[in-house]
Amino acid sequence: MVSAKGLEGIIATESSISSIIDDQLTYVGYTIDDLAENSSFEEVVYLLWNLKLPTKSELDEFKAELAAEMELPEAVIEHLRSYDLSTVHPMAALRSAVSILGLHDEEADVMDEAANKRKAIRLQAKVATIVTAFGRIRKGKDPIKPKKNLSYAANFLYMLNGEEPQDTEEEAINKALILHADHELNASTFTARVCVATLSDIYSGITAAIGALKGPLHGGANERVMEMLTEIGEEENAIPYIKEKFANKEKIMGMGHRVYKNGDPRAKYLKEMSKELTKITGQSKWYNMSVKIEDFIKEEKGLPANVDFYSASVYHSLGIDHDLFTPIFATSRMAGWLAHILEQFDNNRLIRPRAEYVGPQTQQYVSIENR
Ligand SMILES: CC(=O)SCCNC(=O)CCNC(=O)[C@H](O)C(C)(C)COP(=O)(O)OP(=O)(O)OC[C@H]1O[C@@H](n2cnc3c(N)ncnc32)[C@H](O)[C@@H]1OP(=O)(O)O
Ligand SMILES: O=C([O-])CC(=O)C(=O)O
Repeated sequence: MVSAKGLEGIIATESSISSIIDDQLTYVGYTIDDLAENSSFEEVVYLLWNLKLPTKSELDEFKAELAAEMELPEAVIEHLRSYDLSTVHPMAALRSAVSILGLHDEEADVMDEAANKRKAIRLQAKVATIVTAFGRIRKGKDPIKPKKNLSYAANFLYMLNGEEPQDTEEEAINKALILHADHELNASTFTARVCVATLSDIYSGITAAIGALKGPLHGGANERVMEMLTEIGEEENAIPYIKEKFANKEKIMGMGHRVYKNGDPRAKYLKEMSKELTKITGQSKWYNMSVKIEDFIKEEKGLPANVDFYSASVYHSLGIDHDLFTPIFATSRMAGWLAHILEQFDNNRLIRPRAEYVGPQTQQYVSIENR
């Protein structure tokens, strides 16, 4: 038996959704560069689920389907209100809310392809509403209903802040959503596939995936990056701070990647946005500090910044609460999780690897009185 810690380098499935080849990321063969520069998040979701770009009328219809499903059942809002709002992390709230959403979907356990696509639309539409509703409720504000004429990105900011975003803000969120939408067999997507490969339902697969994304070695890193930048405080403290982390053998959040060893192709876009947005807000120090850290770690350890590194200062510049950074990632990655779940159902086989047993051999059972 072959054993690879963390399943590094193991090909666990075939997929037609996204690929990472020679540090280039593509969605269905379209480079992330083309998509980030030219596309909309809704178009990318359509692409990931249908493996083709939509025509104008297909895209309009898809947008209308999403817009029609954005509102939440009252029971989910009531549930969000029932948490201990001072301690619950928004990723935990999202994980629970998605699970509750399944209880209010009559088709939750209907497994045919058409029903699964309808559930995918509901989940993608409602995730933005859950994240923003929770973001408001915990501040004592009422959730805001989405507007049908706004894009997905604009609606996200509108439902969060109660006012329609500026073009630069909408563009930044749209691009961030595109860049995070799918990433081959990352840990949360793998989790989703493992879950539904038992022929469990989509809500279970997504709930499991949210749990996996929450961890700081995966999507949870973006919040930790901002925590680190805040702790550093000023540019001149950055290098001494990182040196101390190295001395204590601590990892630097937002740095390193299991697959990309020469650089994450998504990071440059977030870096550009961070430069632009921090300048607009008069807080270039977050960008400058991030560049210092990135350069130092590249030099010292050969580790590149990953997608989570510059997204922290981007979201901070947009005035978003730091613990909502990972829920934004989840809002985007919902598209990839759902694409992979649909693909898994399409050609399913139970996912069940083996473990190499390294425990004690041939022990004699001793009765409890004699132990
Ligand atoms: C969207 C995403 O999920 S992107 C990743 C987000 N996660 C983070 O940013 C957390 C910080 N980064 C990390 O923990 C890692 O780089 C991971 C989890 C992303 C990838 O990890 P792996 O491929 O398992 O690499 P692993 O953790 O084994 O590290 C290999 C070596 O590089 C070092 N290393 C890797 N990342 C870092 C880091 N961020 N800071 C310091 N050292 C690091 C490890 O300490 C290890 O060194 P060693 O061989 O001397 O023990
Ligand atoms: O692929 C990974 O391991 C992590 C990652 O970058 C992502 O999920 O976007």
